[in-house]
Amino acid sequence: MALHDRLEQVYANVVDRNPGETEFHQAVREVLESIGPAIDENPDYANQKIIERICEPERQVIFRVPWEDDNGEVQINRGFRVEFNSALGPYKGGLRFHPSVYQGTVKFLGFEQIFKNALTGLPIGGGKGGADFDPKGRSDSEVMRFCQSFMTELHRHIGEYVDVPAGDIGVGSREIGYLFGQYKRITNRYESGVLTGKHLSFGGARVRTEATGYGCVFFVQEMLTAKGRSFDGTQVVVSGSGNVAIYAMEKVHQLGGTVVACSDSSGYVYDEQGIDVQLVKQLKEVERTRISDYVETRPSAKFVPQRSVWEVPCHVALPSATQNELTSVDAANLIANGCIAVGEGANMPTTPDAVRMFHEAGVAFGPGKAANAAGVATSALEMQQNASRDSWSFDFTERRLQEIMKDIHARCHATAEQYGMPGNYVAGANISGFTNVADAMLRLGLI
Ligand SMILES: NC(=O)C1=CN([C@@H]2O[C@H](COP(=O)(O)OP(=O)(O)OC[C@H]3O[C@@H](n4cnc5c(N)ncnc54)[C@H](O)[C@@H]3O)[C@@H](O)[C@H]2O)C=CC1
Ligand SMILES: O=C(O)CCC(=O)C(=O)O
Repeated sequence: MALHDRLEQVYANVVDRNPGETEFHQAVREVLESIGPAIDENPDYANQKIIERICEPERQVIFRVPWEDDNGEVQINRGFRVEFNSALGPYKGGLRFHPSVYQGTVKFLGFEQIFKNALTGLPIGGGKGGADFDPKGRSDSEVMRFCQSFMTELHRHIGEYVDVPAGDIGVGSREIGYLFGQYKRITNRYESGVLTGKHLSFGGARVRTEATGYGCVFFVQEMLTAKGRSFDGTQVVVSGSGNVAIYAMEKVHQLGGTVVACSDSSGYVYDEQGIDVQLVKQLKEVERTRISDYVETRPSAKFVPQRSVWEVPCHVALPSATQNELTSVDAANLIANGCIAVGEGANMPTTPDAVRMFHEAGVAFGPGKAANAAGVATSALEMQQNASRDSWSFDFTERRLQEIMKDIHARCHATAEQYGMPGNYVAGANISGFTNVADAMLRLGLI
């Protein structure tokens, strides 16, 4: 069968076997559309059905999470962990707590994670998990009881050499603390390397909090350098105002750019003088409030409810909130407004149509599995520190992170060129990540 037909058949099977999981289908299609030239080059990938095997998770768990709210009422949520691929190392990937989470969410995120983790060059496999729990408006005690119940089941499936979860949307340092506390209590083991994103006081790594946002900006800096440009004097727009968005904004300002807008699910703030990142940290990390409150402290800024932040003109766009948040309409706006580079801080925030438009318009486009890989890479550095009972300085860790991001950029860039698609970081990232995992799978035999 011709290669194109075979890949179409693989995709049709994935859709058939995973009905309704549209984000997972989208993530698979994007990878299948890129890897043809690599499969052409190595017939063993097809003969050994590596592609079919990569699309099927090694293991998936779905579980009940019962907990009691502050009114004494019993609440029931659904928990998930998908252990997608362990060819390169223990499953590694975050946990998302958001009401929209279902099997298709964790499957798409886990699938992306396989290739992202491979791109880091570090020994980590791919996995992801979460729950349809909404932490918004919940007290600390409720979040703690939820995390304890979630871990009461999850602990059976994870371990330093098995599966190492971390944070994602709705899961930050507070949640990781409660999860680690319950793991330690149930297992009676101080197994630091079982979770990453821990607070510094109990085995966390410096720079993990900042890593994803900083790393995304380092990746875009490399793309700009390749175009003979820099962040100096650029106007930047960031979506979201959570962990990734906050530290992306901080690094842009350190590199001489100005972030003029950021958002949350209620709308966006525009601040001509540059977003006050300390204020966003206070609102989002401490007070856990809405971004609209920003204008109470900065009356010169403007809050625009329920509109897309991508209507704000910028040179660089950093989508850092959630999947499929940047559509073809947004891409048309950004291109018309002179955007030259897009770096995905979030996972799959750009729709396939929008990605195509950026490519056609010559906008440098850094896909999430490359541009936001610094989070998981720094998690792997946290695992290294835990294993050797060590603790590195901020500067040393940030330097390592920057080297990793430069290396990922160089590999994506070179791979795209090698396969005749210069400047196409999507193809570069997919081919490079895929071949790393596929080569390991071939050597491991039929497992
Ligand atoms: N935290 C990490 O280390 C990593 C996170 N990511 C990805 O980055 C993205 C953001 O994650 P975090 O910052 O960790 O989560 P977070 O929970 O700290 O922040 C999420 C932010 O996105 C906003 N948001 C959610 N839906 C939105 C919508 N429809 N429109 C506008 N804003 C919306 C929320 O209001 C919040 O400000 C996700 O796609 C996640 O998978 C990727 C790699 C690592
Ligand atoms: O640090 C980690 O293990 C998780 C990071 C993550 O979930 C991601 O890269 O999307």
